[in-house]
Amino acid sequence: MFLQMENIGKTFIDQEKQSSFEVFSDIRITIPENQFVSILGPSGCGKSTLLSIVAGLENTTEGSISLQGKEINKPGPDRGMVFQQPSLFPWLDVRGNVTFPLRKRLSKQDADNHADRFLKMVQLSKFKNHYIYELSGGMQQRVAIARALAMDPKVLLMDEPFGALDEQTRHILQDKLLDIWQETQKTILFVTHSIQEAIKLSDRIIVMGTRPGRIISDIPIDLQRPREREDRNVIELEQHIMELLKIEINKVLKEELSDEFQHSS
Ligand SMILES: Nc1ncnc2c1ncn2[C@@H]1O[C@H](COP(=O)(O)OP(=O)(O)OP(=O)(O)O)[C@@H](O)[C@H]1O
Repeated sequence: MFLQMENIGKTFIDQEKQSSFEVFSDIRITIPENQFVSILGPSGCGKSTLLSIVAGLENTTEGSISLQGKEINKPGPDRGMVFQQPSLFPWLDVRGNVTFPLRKRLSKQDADNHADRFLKMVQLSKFKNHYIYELSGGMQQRVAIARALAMDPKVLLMDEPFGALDEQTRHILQDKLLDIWQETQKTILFVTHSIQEAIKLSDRIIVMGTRPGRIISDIPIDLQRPREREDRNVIELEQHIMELLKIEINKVLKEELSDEFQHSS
């Protein structure tokens, strides 16, 4: 299998407090090449941690993870990451941000040409000489996507990439991302809090539960794209996922409220 997570577990250890916290255990996911997979789950279930493990930014404490049979234990150019905050360099212009990671392996001319191809893909050609502060949030996120794509990763890891954007921009970027995905044939692992976003974009939705973090459902989405919110199948799917998540979110709220009660009494 292309991307394989075998019985992954993650426990954070706090040396100072001599305590440990198990985020999740026994996560098994196999993802074929070119699949668009979204991960949904209540806050704290470990979605970002899981993505960081695939990125190689965090290690697993149990199990193993491999891409095309090669074990992942550090970051690599075969995986590109896009975060909620685009984390761009303010002292570089748009093109400079995209070429930055390419500088080591390409001449300036080649890096510029390469960057221009991806800036065209995210429709920012006209802005290549602009500085980051001159761009809207949606445009900045498009720069971050172009930068990740320019590395030609096999897998694109996206952690709530549109979470900080207004709804209109979010819809436009979702459509753009689908176009890019179809054009580049990347495998995408996409973390979101939005059920609608996950349904609109994905081939498959993995729903995680919490305390402890685990997979509670793995749902293939066979509906034709574009998917309209008003479509009966979309509405039914949305309700089904909402029910699954409601149980988990209520569990978290109950625990948090009882903690609060114990601390205040
Ligand atoms: N470096 C760390 N050290 C200790 N605990 C951590 C660390 N990183 C994350 N955690 C804890 O692990 C749990 C999972 O965090 P994570 O950010 O992966 O969840 P999430 O599902 O992405 O949440 P959200 O939807 O709110 O972004 C949380 O309880 C968090 O506090």
